[in-house]
Amino acid sequence: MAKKGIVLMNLGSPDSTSVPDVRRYLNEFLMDERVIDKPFLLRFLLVRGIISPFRAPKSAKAYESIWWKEGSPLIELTRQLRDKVQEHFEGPVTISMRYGNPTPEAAYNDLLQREPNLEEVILVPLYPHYAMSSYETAVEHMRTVYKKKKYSFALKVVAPYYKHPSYINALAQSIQPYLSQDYDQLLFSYHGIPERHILKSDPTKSHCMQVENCCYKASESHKTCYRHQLTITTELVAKKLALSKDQWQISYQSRLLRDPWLAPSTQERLQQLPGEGVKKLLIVCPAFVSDCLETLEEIAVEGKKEFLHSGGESYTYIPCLNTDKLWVDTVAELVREVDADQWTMAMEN
Ligand SMILES: C=CC1=C(C)c2cc3[nH]c(cc4nc(cc5[nH]c(cc1n2)c(C)c5CCC(=O)O)C(CCC(=O)O)=C4C)c(C)c3C=C
Ligand SMILES: [Fe+2]
Ligand SMILES: [Fe+2]
Repeated sequence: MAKKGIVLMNLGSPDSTSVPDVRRYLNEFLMDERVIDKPFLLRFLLVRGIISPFRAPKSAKAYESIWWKEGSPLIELTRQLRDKVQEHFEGPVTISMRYGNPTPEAAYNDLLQREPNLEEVILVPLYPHYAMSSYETAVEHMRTVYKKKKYSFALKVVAPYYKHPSYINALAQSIQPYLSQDYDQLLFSYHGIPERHILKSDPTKSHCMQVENCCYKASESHKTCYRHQLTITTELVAKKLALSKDQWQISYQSRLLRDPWLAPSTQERLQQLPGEGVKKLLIVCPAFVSDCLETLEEIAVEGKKEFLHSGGESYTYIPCLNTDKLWVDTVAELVREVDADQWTMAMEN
């Protein structure tokens, strides 16, 4: 058996809620060409001149409102997940963040320190769906550092698991208890992305958003299509929960800049739903496996205010999978299946 190490990779958070730390984090995040895909100079001027200076103080306040004594909820929940996944393996399990700390280099070093004869590293991106601004940039970042450092171990990557039966089961089971309360609809709110990113990620350049009902027609593009993948996740979960089509819908949260983004927007739907007779709402955010700023502040707090202010009567946020047992078992299963090649993305060394 190869001496194996595991890296769980999440998005990352600022080191603290201070404005300079949040500004540094936003600069690194938004200067990523897979997040703001504008030419370098334009991106630089936009991020350094407009977005970061105005957003950092606002975001710092938002982070302050959700911060834990251990630090960022996203990072602490990723650490807790690491500890639970470690119980399944003899080899070391560690974490890395795409932005901020711990970096990929720190993660590789941690694994090597704990297992100097490391032969294989399995990367688990903590994103069920493929998007160039989440899954792809995380994998490419780990891979760039891997190549630069010329490590002798192999690097294998768990593919997007949006339809993996164990993931679907874990997500459905996490929602199930909430369905016994009185509710009108379940809203699946996914992190939004610009429509342009869907087009860019389509290798055929002729399917996504070009063919009617593209997400439902077989295509090679589905391997890298965020909207297709989240649609499938939602439909599989709804089926597992025996929900009819009028009991759920999809929306997209967390927009930035004015480009056309995937629609409908969560914020707009929260304002409209009460007027359409949906007064009691359940809301879940399956693009995230760990609770974070975008769920704890934007959805659980601000979203609730918006919905109740618009005439809603009850609003229940369903937490992310975090350290749920079925989810921990799923992560362990995804890692084991990498060797069976079922959910592995081929990596050239
Ligand atoms: C599904 C995963 C994510 C995708 C896809 C994604 C795309 C994306 N995000 C921004 C801009 C921001 N996102 C921010 C926070 C944030 N985003 C994700 C995940 C995805 N982003 C997470 C998990 C978090 C929370 C991090 C935390 O510390 O808790 C932020 C920063 C916060 C803020 O200031 O509001 C920004 C900005 C873009 C532009 C984008 C796609 C193009
Ligand atoms: Fe984001
Ligand atoms: Fe598509």
